[in-house]
Amino acid sequence: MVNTMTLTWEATREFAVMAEYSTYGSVVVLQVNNPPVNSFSYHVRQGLVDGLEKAQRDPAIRSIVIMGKGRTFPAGADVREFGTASAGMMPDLLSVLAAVDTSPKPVVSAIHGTALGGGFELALASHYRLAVPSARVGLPEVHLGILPGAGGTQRLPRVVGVKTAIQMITTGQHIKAQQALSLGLVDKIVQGDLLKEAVSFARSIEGRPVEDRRISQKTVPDAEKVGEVVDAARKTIIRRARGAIAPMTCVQAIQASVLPFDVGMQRERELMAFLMTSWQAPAQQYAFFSEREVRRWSHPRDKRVNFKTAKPRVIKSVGVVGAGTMGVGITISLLQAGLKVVLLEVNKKQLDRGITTIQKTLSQKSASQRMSLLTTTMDYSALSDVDMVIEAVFESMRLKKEVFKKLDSITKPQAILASNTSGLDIDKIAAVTKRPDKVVGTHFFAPANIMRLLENILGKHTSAETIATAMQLGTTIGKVGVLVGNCPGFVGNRMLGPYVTEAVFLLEEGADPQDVDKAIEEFGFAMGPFRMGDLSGLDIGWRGRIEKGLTTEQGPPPATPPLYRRGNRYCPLADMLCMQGRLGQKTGAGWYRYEPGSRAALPDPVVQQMIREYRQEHGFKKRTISSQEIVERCLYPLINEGFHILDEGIAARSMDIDVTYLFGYGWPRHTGGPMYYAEKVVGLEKILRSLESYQAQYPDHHYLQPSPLLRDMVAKGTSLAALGTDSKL
Ligand SMILES: CCC/C=C/C(=O)SCCNC(=O)CCNC(=O)[C@H](O)C(C)(C)COP(=O)([O-])OP(=O)([O-])OC[C@H]1O[C@@H](n2cnc3c(N)ncnc32)[C@H](O)[C@@H]1OP(=O)([O-])[O-]
Repeated sequence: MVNTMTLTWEATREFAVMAEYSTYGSVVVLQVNNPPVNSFSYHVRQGLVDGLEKAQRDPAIRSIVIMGKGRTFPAGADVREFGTASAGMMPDLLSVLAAVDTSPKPVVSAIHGTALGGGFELALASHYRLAVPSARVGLPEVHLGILPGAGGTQRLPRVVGVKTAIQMITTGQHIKAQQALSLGLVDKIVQGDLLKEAVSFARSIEGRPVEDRRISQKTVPDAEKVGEVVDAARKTIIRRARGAIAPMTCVQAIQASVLPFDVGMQRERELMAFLMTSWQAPAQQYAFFSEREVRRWSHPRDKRVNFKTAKPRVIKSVGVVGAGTMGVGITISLLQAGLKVVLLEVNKKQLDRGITTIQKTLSQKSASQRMSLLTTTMDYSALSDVDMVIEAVFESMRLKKEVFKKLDSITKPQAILASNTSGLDIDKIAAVTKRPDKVVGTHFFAPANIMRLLENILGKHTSAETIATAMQLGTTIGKVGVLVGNCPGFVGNRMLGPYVTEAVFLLEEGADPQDVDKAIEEFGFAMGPFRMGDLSGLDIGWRGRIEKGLTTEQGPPPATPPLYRRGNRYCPLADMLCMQGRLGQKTGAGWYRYEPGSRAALPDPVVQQMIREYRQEHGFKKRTISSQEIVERCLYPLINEGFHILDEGIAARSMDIDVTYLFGYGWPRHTGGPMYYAEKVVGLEKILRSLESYQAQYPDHHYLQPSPLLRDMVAKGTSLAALGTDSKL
């Protein structure tokens, strides 16, 4: 415990302010006051310990209530403190919780908002727990690459059993008050004023012994089945974790809960230290803060394009053009957020299909209310009064231009016109309108009602107000919005180009699609490039290549060398599949084959034969390619493209790229994102040297040519954070 004699008056006052002490007769209420989420920074911990000691000393006090001021009960440790000197300053969270657990006077935690991580661990160390109906509790530390290290892995199983504890801790799920009550995690749900109710409850239990209320003194209800439960959980958890070490380490700590409490706590401490010092914990914490930091956007193009000064327009109604997969997903997202939507589709059959999907997807409970916000139409004039339109038609510049011309003439002059393009030039689209300042790219990811990323594209003339509106709309509909500049493929798909290209080159050299997918999935992606291609439809890329003149529906353009296009190495294997009608899952065959009604990708001898013949025809000698080479050859060119993107100012910060990949492309979160991984896990110098070495072997693979920015950063020892603007990380 800290020596209070050494404290200055200022510091003492601060402790008191962060854990306010008030008395209500025989009850002391300690209110944590550390906005925004009342996390346990050093001053809060000290304030709580001081408050508890003061309450113990006062004979007039017979019970103690702990609660949060403002919006929530403490939402956990202060993650920004991790790795800093204050994190290690005593009292640590464990001593705060020990003081609560061993208090001879009953301690009641009164929960509102979200009691998470250390916050929920504090509640579990208390003798009683009350919650308002809207409260949620949980131990989400696994998402930060750590475990609930303040006794959570020991106390939770003593209440709910090992099986449920594993489920809750390894998924980090938040559970609602009612479910917490039925699991025995909360003693009572209180309606009305929480402070009043908590004080009255505390009075009602005064004088009762606290010994049998201490969770630490209980035994785990399903202790005799622990081996069985852990074995059953192990397989699923390892598969789901895809390389993240925290989930299985959480299980190991929970397993120790069947031992005496102190022994289990010791095991929890050791495993926590292991995770805290791993490279994955900082990567996941970076991912957590980056997700929030991208809300503070700006762009080097124009200093007015900045979250601090740009004000969004109010959007109450949105038109969506196109009831295909994307248009329908976007409509669902908008309706779920309570916005009015006018969905336009010129094809009646497609419109009916879209309406059915929307009805099916909206949850039963709110479906009719949400559906009442939807108007469907085949007539453009129905869009005359909406505040914004999101066009989601087929990815063709000619078609998009036609649609934008119509929209420009029909919608009110102040309406914002957004294109859900995955890579077309937003300036060319804007140029057909008389309001290029109100044209913006809003690139959603399929399925649009589920995927969290929204890549917002700033065109040459897009105004700060328009971009602020697109970013705000993203927040309203629960997306993680990232602001990027205009270039072919923007950030996400532009970086995907080198990745997919290099993956196909690996087939020429000897790998099978399943070898490449396996290596990438072992790295942590949910799906390798070939399974992903089959899922999204191989025709999307093929149409794009045809539009760019790289291939034709019949094969290479006339007078083109088979393995080169516009002077660059080119592999036509994907085009060859499309020409055979193998477009992926939707046609039952692509890089893999699929049994009717199944999504399981089965290696296909037909594809293997096609690749073998191709190698023979073009004189490629098959060799064995290691998983390491596959990962490096696919991911380093993708990362390299990220450096080009930063160099050109297409992304303002490396974290914008990381967030794009984490939320739109399934990049494994425990590695922090491509740019973080490059710098903090692999090291920029190593990335550069590997690219150089691969480039020496494959001089005509132009994506392997290291970016000048990467070279420069390695030469000067510059860090990625130093390139960013407005970054707190
Ligand atoms: C031995 C130790 C064992 C214990 C370990 C732990 O407890 S580990 C912790 C276990 N707990 C968790 O993992 C809970 C993590 N937090 C959450 O899940 C959510 O923040 C929320 C549900 C509490 C509120 O959601 P919401 O959408 O209403 O709000 P929002 O998400 O936008 O956040 C508002 C602001 O607060 C910031 N901030 C938030 N939490 C922390 C923190 N712990 N720390 C520091 N800062 C934090 C956040 O960055 C943002 O700052 P900005 O950008 O405005 O400068």
